[in-house]
Formats: sequence, C-alpha cells, structure tokens
Amino acid sequence: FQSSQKEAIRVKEELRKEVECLRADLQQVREDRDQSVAQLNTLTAELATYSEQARKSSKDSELLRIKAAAFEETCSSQQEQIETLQKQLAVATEKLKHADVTAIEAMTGYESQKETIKDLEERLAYAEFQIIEADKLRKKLHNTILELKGNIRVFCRVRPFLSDTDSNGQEEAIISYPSSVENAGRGIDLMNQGQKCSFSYDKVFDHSASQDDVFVEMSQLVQSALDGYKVCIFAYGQTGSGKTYTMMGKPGRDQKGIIPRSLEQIFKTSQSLESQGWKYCMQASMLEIYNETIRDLLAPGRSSSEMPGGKQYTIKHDSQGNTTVSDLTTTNVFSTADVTSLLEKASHSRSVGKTQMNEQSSRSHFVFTLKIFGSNESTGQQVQGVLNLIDLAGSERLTKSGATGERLKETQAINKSLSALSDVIFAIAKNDDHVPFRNSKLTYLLQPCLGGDSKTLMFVNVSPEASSAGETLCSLRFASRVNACEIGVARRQTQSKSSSDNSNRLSYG
Ligand SMILES: Nc1ncnc2c1ncn2[C@@H]1O[C@H](COP(=O)(O)OP(=O)(O)OP(=O)(O)O)[C@@H](O)[C@H]1O
Repeated sequence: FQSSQKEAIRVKEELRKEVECLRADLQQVREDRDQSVAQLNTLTAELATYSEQARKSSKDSELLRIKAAAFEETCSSQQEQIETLQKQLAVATEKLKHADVTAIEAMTGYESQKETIKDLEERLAYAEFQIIEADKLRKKLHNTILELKGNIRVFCRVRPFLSDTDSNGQEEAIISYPSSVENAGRGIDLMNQGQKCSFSYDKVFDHSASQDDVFVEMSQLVQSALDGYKVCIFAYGQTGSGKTYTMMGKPGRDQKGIIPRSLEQIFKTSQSLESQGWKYCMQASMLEIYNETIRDLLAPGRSSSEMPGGKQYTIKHDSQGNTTVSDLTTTNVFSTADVTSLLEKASHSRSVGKTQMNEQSSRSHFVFTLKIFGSNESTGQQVQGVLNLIDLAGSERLTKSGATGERLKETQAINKSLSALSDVIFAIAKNDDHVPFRNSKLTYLLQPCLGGDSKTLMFVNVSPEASSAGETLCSLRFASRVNACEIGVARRQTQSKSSSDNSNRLSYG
C-alpha cells in the first residue's frame, strides 16, 4: 500500500507537474491568442483604412478618367485646330510669298510714283505761280475795264455772326452764294419773307473773308491815288453791319481795316518810288458830318470841333474838281505813325451815340482825306491825287432803330443825308440833267467822287441775321443802283513842269 501510495503520490506529482506544464502551455496559448486578436484588430483597422483609401482612389480614378476623357476630347479638337492652322499657315506662307513679290513690285512703283509726284509738284508750283500772275493780270484788266466803263464799283461784304449779340447762326441762313461759274465771288442770294432775291456786284466777300482778302482786291485802286487819281472808297450799310470794321478794323495786325492798310501801302510805295525821282508830300484831314453839321476832327486846342461863334464850315469845289472845306485843319503827314496818331485824335472827337441796335453806333459820317502831291525831279512831272475814305453812318430805317428824342433827330439827319445820297445816285443812274448834289453836306462833299473823274468804290456791308433781312434787302438794292451808275472815266491829275511854269500850277491845298 505504501508503495502504491508512494506511487500514487509520484503519479500525482507527475500529473501536477503535467498540469502545471499544461497550464503554462494554456497561458502561452492564451497570450498567443490575445496577440493574434490584437494583430487581427490592427489588421482589421488597417483593412478599413485601406478600404477607405481604395474607395477614395476609385473615386479619384473615376475623376481622372473623366478628366482624361475631357483632355482627350480637347486634344482631338486642338489637333483639328492645329491641322486647320497648319493649312492656314500654308496658305498664309503662300500669300506672304506672293505679297513679297507684290511689295517689291509696289516698291518699284512707289519709287517711280515718287518721281512722278515730284514732277507734278514742280508743275503745280509753276501752275500756281502762273495762276497768281494771271490773277494779278485779271485784276488789272478788270480794273481797266471798270475804269473804261466808268461805273461806281461795288463790293459787298457779309459779316460773320457775332457770338455775343447775334443768334450765333442757330437760325436758318438767309444769305447764300450762287455756285455758277459766272457768278462765283460776285453773286449773293438773300431770302426775305420766303422769296429769293439775287444780286451781283464787282465782288462779294462772304463772312470768312479776312481783312487781308478784302484789301488785296483794292490795293491797286489805292495805289492809283499816288498816280494822280482821285480815289473815293466809302462803306454803306445798316448799323452793326461791319462798316467801321471794314474801314478802320480793330487793333492787331490781321484786324486792320482799309484805312490803316491803305496808308501803309501809300507810304511804302511812295518811299520805293523815291528811287525813280519821285518826292511826295501828303496832307491829311478828318471831318465828320453830324446832324448836317461839319465837324473838324483835328481842330487844334479846341475841346469842341465846331467852329467858334457858330460859324459853319463850307465845302467848295474848284474848276479842277478839287474839294476844299473852309478852315478845316490839314496836317502834313510823313509816316503811317503820324496818321495813326491823327486817327486816334479823331476818334476821341467823334460823336458816338447809343441806339437799341448798336451800343457803340457811329451816328455820323466820317470822312478821311489824304491829299497827295508828287513831283519828279528828273522828269519834271507833277501829280496830285486824293484818297477819300468814308465810313457812313448806319443806314437803318427809323422804326428799326427805335430812336427817340436826340437820337431820333440824329437818325432823321442821317436818313436825310443818306436819302439825299440815294437821290443823287438815282439821278446819275437815270442820266438826269440835274443831280441834286447840294441837298446834303454828304452828297455835296462827295460830288467829285460821284459826279465823275474819280475812281469810286462803295462797300455795301450786310449782316447775316434773319432779323436784318429787310434792311439787308434795302442795302443790296441800293448797292445795285450804285453799281449801275456811270460816272465817267476817271481822270488823272498830272502835268509837266514846263506847263506848270506857264501859270497852270497844281493847287497844293
Ligand atoms: N468781317 C468781320 N469779322 C469780324 N467781326 C466783324 C466783321 N464785321 C463786323 N464785325 C464786328 O461786328 C460789330 C459791328 O461792326 P461795326 O461796328 O463795324 O459796324 P458798323 O456798320 O460800323 O456800325 P455803325 O453803323 O454803328 O458804325 C463789331 O463788333 C465788329 O467788330
């Protein structure tokens, strides 16, 4: 028993050891299992991550596929474009080649055209020179014809719209110019109350004509005063139509009017004639006729230009057709500057009034006279010329001027002298035996200019305004009558020294 007990204990010990071993194994297996479970969890988590990534990648790859498809489409369309462009390039290259050839041809053509242009320019310059020369000749011939016809010349000048007083050209134009060749530069059409009235004169200056353009046309006439002719230039027209602008102008080289330009020319030419032996002596006088009274604008040392003691200046014509005004101041002048200062003096003395039509309206007739005495030492020739430059008072009718009182008296006096002027013109035009020169101071003073042996030019100044159409029509009609007046062929006042020694001297004064 004991041995069996021992055996049992031994077996039990062995079994216990075996159990322990098994327990250790079990423990090992459990740890392995836990490790495997942990690994499994990790792998499961990784699998989930990979699955997520795979899903994303699949989405991305889908997007990429779409994009790739789009790119492919773009590529294929670009390929098409490239093909088209290549074709176009080929065509353009072909064209360029062609253009190169053309350019070379054009270059050659250009060179030859340059030559042609140069040649044409030279011919044009020569033609222009010929035109200028021909124009000078035309003017000269025209003047000669007019002188031979013996008519009073008439130039018409239309002033531009004035920005401060006129309607600025907004209204319909009432003045137009015929385009026919025969009337170019000579015709003028006026629309008055729906009717077109056409006139033509020796020259018509439109609103764009400069002072220079105007003077060019009359410089020869002015020149003839130096040759011993009586020259009379007067401006007629309603108030504000541009008479003073035409005759006197405004300060500034380009704005100078006929009076300063004529004097400049006369002094310049007289100086250049000195080389041919001519010596000139010039005397200027200036008067105005205001309310039928003559005023001496150069009266020395008197505040008033009227004669003291109520004496009147009287106009006299001698048998030679020379005009003198008694007691009128005449001043020797030697240069344009002398005359300029006299003109300034005269402008201070002038009567300037106001009417509704023109704030600075000249209400008197202004007469500038330059007597020219020339003698030639070497030839013994003597000449006596006269230059009368006259700015008449405004010709508007009484109703239009809106004048009352003192102004009404002035307007009536102006109207009287201007209507006396038109009576004289009508009498001359009709060849009447009696011409009423003595009916006004103005007409009596102008008798030699209107009655013959003088070169006379009238400016008819007109305004472009529709509101002045009636006055413009009156002025243009009057001017046509004046233009029709034959006053005879102008006579040159000249004589040789030998005859003057025979007590037939020219009167100097
Ligand atoms: N051709 C022109 N170019 C530019 N301005 C002009 C022209 N003619 C006239 N004028 C302007 O028109 C206005 C009126 O002209 P102007 O004084 O010469 O008229 P008028 O006929 O002499 O008037 P009045 O009878 O009152 O003396 C002035 O301001 C003048 O400067």
